[in-house]
Amino acid sequence: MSEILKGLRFLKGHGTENDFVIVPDPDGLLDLPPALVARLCDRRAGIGGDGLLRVVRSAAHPEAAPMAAEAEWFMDYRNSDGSVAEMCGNGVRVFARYLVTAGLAEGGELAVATRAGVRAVRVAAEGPDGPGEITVTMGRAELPGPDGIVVTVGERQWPALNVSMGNPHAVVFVDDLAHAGKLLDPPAVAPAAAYPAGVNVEFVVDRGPRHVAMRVHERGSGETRSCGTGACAVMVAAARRDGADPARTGQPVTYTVDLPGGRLVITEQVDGTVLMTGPAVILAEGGIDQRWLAG
Ligand SMILES: N[C@@H](CCC[C@H](N)C(=O)O)C(=O)O
Repeated sequence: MSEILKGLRFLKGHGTENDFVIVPDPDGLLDLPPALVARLCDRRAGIGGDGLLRVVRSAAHPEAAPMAAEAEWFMDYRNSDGSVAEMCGNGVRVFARYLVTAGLAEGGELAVATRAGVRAVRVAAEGPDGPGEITVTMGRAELPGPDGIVVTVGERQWPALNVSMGNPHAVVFVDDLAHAGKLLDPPAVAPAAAYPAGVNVEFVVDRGPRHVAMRVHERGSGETRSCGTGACAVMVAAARRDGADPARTGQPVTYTVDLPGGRLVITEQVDGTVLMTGPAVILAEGGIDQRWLAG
């Protein structure tokens, strides 16, 4: 057996071009320190990805063991800089696609444990056009405030809404997505105390009735081509701005959210839970040379 095949096994997947290195580790035996995650996610010297999804049995992971009765599998999500995040919306769809593709779960309804709690996932059956879309119950959005959050890029400033989808978001409505600039650095967000653990920043424009487009700068990963939790945060921010609140009206509200990497459809239900629907693709599988891992 070659040195490469004796090394770490991985797969590559993406959801609306938010891409991930997937590392199956059912028994939780791997040590994945932040520096190794960052090397694996490096687009030139590694496999490349916006983040990494470690696939671990909930019972085998100390953070997930309390969820093991509800969800057999835990999504141990890391950003591309190696930092840990509570939740990843595109990641959970890709994670579910992996479970079904690998025969570790049936299609249809399944549950995935995340650091933000258990998420219910529905994997639609494959149709003539390929694999069906995946819908995730993302939990309730929280709008913890404070008022007066400001996002600055260059000479421009916008008021922002703090939305938590388990992970933190600052949502700003802009006239033109180009006004966010190149987003090579994290936008300045003030007051810093609103986000003690950092923040994902979404820039949003209107495309039509209940239809928006966005760009995102992700905490720990930089600008990405999509962010599922960000799209959910944007949907709720847009709904409140538009005077729509399902808990008040008794009517669910759906927005189409366009991202550079594709389209997500987000619904806020009457009980406040948010549903996210979109594609998920597994495109490659391979092994990593043990000598590279040791380097
Ligand atoms: N791309 C993800 C979000 C990943 C985590 C985020 N960068 C954070 O640190 O909170 C998504 O699709 O939700």
